[in-house]
Amino acid sequence: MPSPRRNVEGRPLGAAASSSSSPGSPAHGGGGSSCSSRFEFQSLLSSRAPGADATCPRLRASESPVHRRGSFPVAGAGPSQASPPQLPEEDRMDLNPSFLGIALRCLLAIDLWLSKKLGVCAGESSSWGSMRPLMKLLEISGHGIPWLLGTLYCLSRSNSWAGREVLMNLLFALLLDLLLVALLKGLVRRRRPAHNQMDMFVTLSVDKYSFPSGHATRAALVSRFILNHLVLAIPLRVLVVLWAFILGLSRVMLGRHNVTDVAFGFFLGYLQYSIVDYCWLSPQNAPVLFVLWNQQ
Ligand SMILES: CC(C)=CCC/C(C)=C/COP(=O)(O)O
Repeated sequence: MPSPRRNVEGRPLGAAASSSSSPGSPAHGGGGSSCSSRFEFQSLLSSRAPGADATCPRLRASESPVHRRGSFPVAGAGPSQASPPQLPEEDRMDLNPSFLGIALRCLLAIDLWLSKKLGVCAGESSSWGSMRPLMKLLEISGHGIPWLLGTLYCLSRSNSWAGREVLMNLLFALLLDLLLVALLKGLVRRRRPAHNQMDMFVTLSVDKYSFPSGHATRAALVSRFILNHLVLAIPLRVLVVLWAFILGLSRVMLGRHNVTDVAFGFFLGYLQYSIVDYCWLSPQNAPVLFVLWNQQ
């Protein structure tokens, strides 16, 4: 009597096997819990082929290896005769976790864990709650409004062309920063950490989102700008860098952001300065701006 055809796991194939292949049956991978845990594992770790079904896709009869381009030894091959099973390419892909996916999930898990640990000033009752007023003062020092108003005020008082040129570019940098951060926040829509209290001074509607940190972008942008365009003694230069770093850290300590929001914010702010430097506005390439301002 011919032995029944078997699948890669040595289980019988055909009508009898498929009729018993309800979710949870052995034909689905040795029991419901094994099947569902495998599915959860796969959905966690792998990006599956488009169109794949959400129910133990690799073991469905219509997709079983015997139905694919001769990828599996078939007729009369009992378990004893079968050569070691060769999984078709697609199935191997299915079992193969995406390492980028795993790396990202690990990074996110570490990010959330670390951000929660560092959020020591998130509330008055937090372990460093008494430092909260100081952190909020730092928050104001990196807020968009004082920087915009301060730049406009200095621009109105400046009576040298060189000063006006630098301030005009600082204004351009601050506006570019606001625009890019708002765009990214609106696109990514990452919620602020659960332990954050939304008690910030003047916010835009996108500021309910946390990625990237607007304070971190501004801190990196402004400090790079100052270091490149103001002649400062070394201690003051160190102070500028320290301010940017502490401002970024304070965002996580206040519970406003996760660490990755701030890290990416620093990176973006650094990049924004390069854009501003590249598009540097001067009376030569943007005469209209300078003439208009002079007429004010
Ligand atoms: C209203 C204006 C002109 C700027 C808003 C500045 C602001 C509140 C940014 C949010 O910063 P985080 O993303 O670091 O929380």
